[in-house]
Amino acid sequence: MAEKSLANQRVVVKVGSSLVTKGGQGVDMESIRAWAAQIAELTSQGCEVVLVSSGAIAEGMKRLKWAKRPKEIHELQAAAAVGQMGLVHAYEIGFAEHGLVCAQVLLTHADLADRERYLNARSTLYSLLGHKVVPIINENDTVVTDEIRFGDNDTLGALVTNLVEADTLVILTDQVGLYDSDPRKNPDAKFIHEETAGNPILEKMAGGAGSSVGTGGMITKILAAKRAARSGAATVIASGHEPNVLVRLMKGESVGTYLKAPLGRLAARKQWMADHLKLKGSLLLDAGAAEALRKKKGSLLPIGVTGCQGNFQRGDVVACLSPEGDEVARGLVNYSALEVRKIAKQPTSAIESILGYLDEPELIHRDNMVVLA
Ligand SMILES: Nc1ncnc2c1ncn2[C@@H]1O[C@H](COP(=O)(O)OP(=O)(O)O)[C@@H](O)[C@H]1O
Ligand SMILES: N[C@@H](CCC(=O)OP(=O)(O)O)C(=O)O
Repeated sequence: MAEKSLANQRVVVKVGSSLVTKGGQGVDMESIRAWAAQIAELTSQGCEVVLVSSGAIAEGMKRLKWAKRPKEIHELQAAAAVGQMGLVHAYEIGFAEHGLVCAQVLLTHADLADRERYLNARSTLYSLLGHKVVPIINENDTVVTDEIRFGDNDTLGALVTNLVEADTLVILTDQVGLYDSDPRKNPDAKFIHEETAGNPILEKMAGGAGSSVGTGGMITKILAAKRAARSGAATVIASGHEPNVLVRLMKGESVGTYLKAPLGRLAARKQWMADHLKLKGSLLLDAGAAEALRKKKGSLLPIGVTGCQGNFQRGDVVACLSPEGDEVARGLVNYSALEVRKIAKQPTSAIESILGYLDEPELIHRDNMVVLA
């Protein structure tokens, strides 16, 4: 099943608390070593991997010698701050054994809801991937509360999948995948091999967390798959204990539950832009730039832009108009209208001397653009 293989893909792998900490006993170095080995193999085969890891609270509780999970959010936040140290320490050791450098990235949903911070996070993650660094993401638990309450790292995994436009979200958990009811409660539960992400039937099958350490349960994974599908990504839910699970998925083996995305990436992105984003202005292109965008050649650079209309900010959606006034494309712009007026018609090399800084070399990156013509 070639389309299910992870080969050459950009993949977000999410690992849950009970896996990472052996059900709360503390960081499971053996599993971390195993995932690092598999991720090293994936990257050597051309995959780009982003890891979303839970486990900070569970590890923090162990370090603080707390037997019972506290109810107070600020205590959980304190535990997360302590435990995050243990997590990144373990990942650093595990990845270094395979010659890989990793990076800690702490994000909140609010970071990704703000268009400017969204673009900043995306640029950082792309830079890290470009340097063959494995980003290891967790919630910034010190400053958020709802995520701790709801165990929303599954959602964070999906948001990161949308952010980096990954092909696949792999959610590793303590079950071999999704059953038609919670297998801890129903020994006759039937295994679901494949379904379409977003099918409402899935939400009826999924229950809450099964262990005292995990928080979201299957329902947050099903909703994460639905969200990941919005950018055209498929989701696999599989066991993190399955030997060589990531490498086997890369080779196209059917492991766990496969939730396919109903729309391809480009169609999904077009729909998302059409549904969610309001035009805030327009860039006026010269004939050469309009032609290049129509032929889907690269990003839009300031040299091909003669001016702009509207009062947009970095991260807003703008239309790209040909000299005849036809909308050729639309996308997320990297500079404000004020800045565009200064750098229009200029080569990229001049941006820094004109503005005093360089946010991005292009006005709209190809990945943030939908060509309409
Ligand atoms: N339909 C279902 N299929 C499989 N597992 C389910 C289902 N409904 C609820 N669960 C529970 O979800 C748990 C996994 O979620 P969770 O405990 O939050 O783990 P994680 O820490 O990996 O996010 C399983 O151990 C299982 O008991
Ligand atoms: N940020 C929290 C994650 C909470 C969470 O979503 O946990 P899980 O349901 O195990 O993925 C932590 O690191 O403990």
